[in-house]
Amino acid sequence: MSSLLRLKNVEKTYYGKFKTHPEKVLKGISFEVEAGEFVSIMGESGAGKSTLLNLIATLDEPSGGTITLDETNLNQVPEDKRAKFRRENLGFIFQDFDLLDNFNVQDNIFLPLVLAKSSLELMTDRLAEIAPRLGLTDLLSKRPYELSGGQEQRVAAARAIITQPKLLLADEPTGALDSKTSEELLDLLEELNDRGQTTLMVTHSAVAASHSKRVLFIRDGMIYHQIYRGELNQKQFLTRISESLTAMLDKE
Ligand SMILES: Nc1ncnc2c1ncn2[C@@H]1O[C@H](COP(=O)(O)OP(=O)(O)OP(=O)(O)O)[C@@H](O)[C@H]1O
Repeated sequence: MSSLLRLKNVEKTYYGKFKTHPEKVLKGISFEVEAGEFVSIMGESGAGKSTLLNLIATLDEPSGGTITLDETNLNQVPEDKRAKFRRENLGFIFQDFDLLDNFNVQDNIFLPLVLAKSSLELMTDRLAEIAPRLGLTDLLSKRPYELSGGQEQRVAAARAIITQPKLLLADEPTGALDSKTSEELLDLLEELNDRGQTTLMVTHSAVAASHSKRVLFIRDGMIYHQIYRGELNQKQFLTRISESLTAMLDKE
């Protein structure tokens, strides 16, 4: 079986404003994600996590190596087709929910399908399926500014999955949430994954990562270590992740 996402020797060098101080941020990252996995990427601030996610999101191009999503080499998606490629293949959840205050919840969730010129029937069918699961049924006519942070993040999650993306990308999705609301969102991500949603999440939080099935640790632009959850429950996996983080930081 071939992997959904494949990174091979991915490198990224930033050249800065005057191109005098090249900084190699990613130094040959290789890993694969199978369909149905829920993988977290952890590492210290500046380790290159967001850089890596941006490359997978086709928001930036690697300086070397290849990234393949479901047999498509991302380097070969022309720039003017990337927005369409993202819409058709990827879902995004970020720390700041990025909802449009002029639209109600329903229209915010519909947005990616409107951009994809989907029929109203398809949009309402998909919404009817996900709104109850995300606890949004009673909120559909509200505006984002009338919602709590947790509700906003659930709307953002609904908007991310309504296109049925091959890969859901989450960048610090709990960063702006209190701990109870974070737990709810992480439970939701786990539930989406249980239903088959392949998910890749960048996070600083060991608690957030403990809801995934595998954690990749990045250090100095390389994959330093990885651990699988296996049969561990979430609390046990949290302990494993914390131990791995401590071991990684002790080697400074
Ligand atoms: N557009 C850019 N131009 C130049 N340098 C950049 C750019 N984006 C990131 N960097 C540099 O690349 C390195 C890695 O940044 P990146 O944001 O990927 O790290 P990170 O692991 O996501 O950090 P954090 O956890 O703090 O978000 C940093 O040294 C940063 O200054």
